[in-house]
Amino acid sequence: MNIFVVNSGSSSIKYQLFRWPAEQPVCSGLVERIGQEQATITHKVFDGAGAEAAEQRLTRELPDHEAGLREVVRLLTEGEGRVIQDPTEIAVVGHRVVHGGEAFAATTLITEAVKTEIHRLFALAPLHNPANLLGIEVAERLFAQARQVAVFDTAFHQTLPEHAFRYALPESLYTEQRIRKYGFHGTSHQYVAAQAAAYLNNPDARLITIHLGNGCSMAAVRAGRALDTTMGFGPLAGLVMGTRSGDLDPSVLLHLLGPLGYSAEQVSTLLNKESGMLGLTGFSDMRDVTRALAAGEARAQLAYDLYAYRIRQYIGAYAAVLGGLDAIVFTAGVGENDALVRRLACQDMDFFGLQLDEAQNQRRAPGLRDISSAGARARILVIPTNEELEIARQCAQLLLPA
Ligand SMILES: Nc1ncnc2c1ncn2[C@@H]1O[C@H](COP(=O)(O)OP(=O)(O)O)[C@@H](O)[C@H]1O
Ligand SMILES: CC(=O)OP(=O)(O)O
Ligand SMILES: [Mg+2]
Repeated sequence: MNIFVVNSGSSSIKYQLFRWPAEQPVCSGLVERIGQEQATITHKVFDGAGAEAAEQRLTRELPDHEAGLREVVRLLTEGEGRVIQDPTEIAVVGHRVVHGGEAFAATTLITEAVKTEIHRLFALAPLHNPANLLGIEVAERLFAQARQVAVFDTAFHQTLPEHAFRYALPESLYTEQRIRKYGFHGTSHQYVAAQAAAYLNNPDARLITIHLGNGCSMAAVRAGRALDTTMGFGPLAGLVMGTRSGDLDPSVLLHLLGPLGYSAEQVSTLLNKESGMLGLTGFSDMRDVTRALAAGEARAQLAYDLYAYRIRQYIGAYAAVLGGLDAIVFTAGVGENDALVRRLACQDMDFFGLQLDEAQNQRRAPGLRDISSAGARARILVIPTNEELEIARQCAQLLLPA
């Protein structure tokens, strides 16, 4: 059976095709800059052992997601990167949906009612849910015979206890408006937490998972269940991100909206798109911040320090939430690749049993890496995330009898 996974973003589409039940990746790709003058597509095909066998890079004019996914279907079915004969060979399409609210604590077959609920949640995840729904609607047309499944970023965090997910606001704002902490990147936290528990050979492990991509979040996980997480009502809270502020005193918003005369939309743009590393340094991509740091720019140093300090604060908080610590796990683009972030985040943490082996930290290797000193009480792990594989697994769990 073929399971096709779609992660549809505001201007990009990530996709991956798996053969099931072998969990074999067949191809993957990324369509970027949809709606701009020239979109780019990177399409990779894997061999039977899962190693990359071929890569195509194309530029195309792709006005919208429909055009983008049509081009992906063409790449799947035609030319040198062809992996299937016909779209009807795809049995299941799994979609990443960022906000599932309280309605979805599990992976769900997509119906009209599910789409209505995803639409209702647009206001809570304006960067993500509209693109996710668009991806679903286009996939329904292009893979008309396939079953469409939604896997929600919020689902894994539905186990948070009420004292962790509630805000200290009047009760009616929760009961009537559903204002609470939801949490995001759940698919990634769940995937790396399971890998870490297997590595530690401890199903009850107390873990802090640290997802550092464009969006960044941490989760406290015990026995495979999320106990707390840094993102909140929307994906703005917590850590410093590429373009998002993370934690902020609400008085700042009041000051922007009042004396400084910002509109609500301007505040949204500021916090979602102009803050974080971009606001601090002028660069949202960590690799650019690294270059600025190497060139001796003081604001790049400050940005690194602030970024790592926020992570350290939450390591402390979550060690308390978990009542101890067996391992912390770094994952996603920055977490997997940026040794300096890991070093700064783990500095002077011996009292938690965290001791980094700097030689291991600098070493590059695929797969899970244990970068802690041999005798340390808690492990420091680097685990590549694979949200697409986790989405495919959850689709299979939902649809295939065990
Ligand atoms: N070698 C690297 N060193 C430092 N940062 C990196 C490296 N490679 C990727 N990144 C960072 O990872 C980020 C993207 O991470 P990723 O997990 O792909 O995010 P997303 O899925 O949110 O797009 C980039 O913005 C970049 O800053
Ligand atoms: C929820 C979220 O922040 O997702 P991303 O990191 O893909 O932007
Ligand atoms: Mg991501």
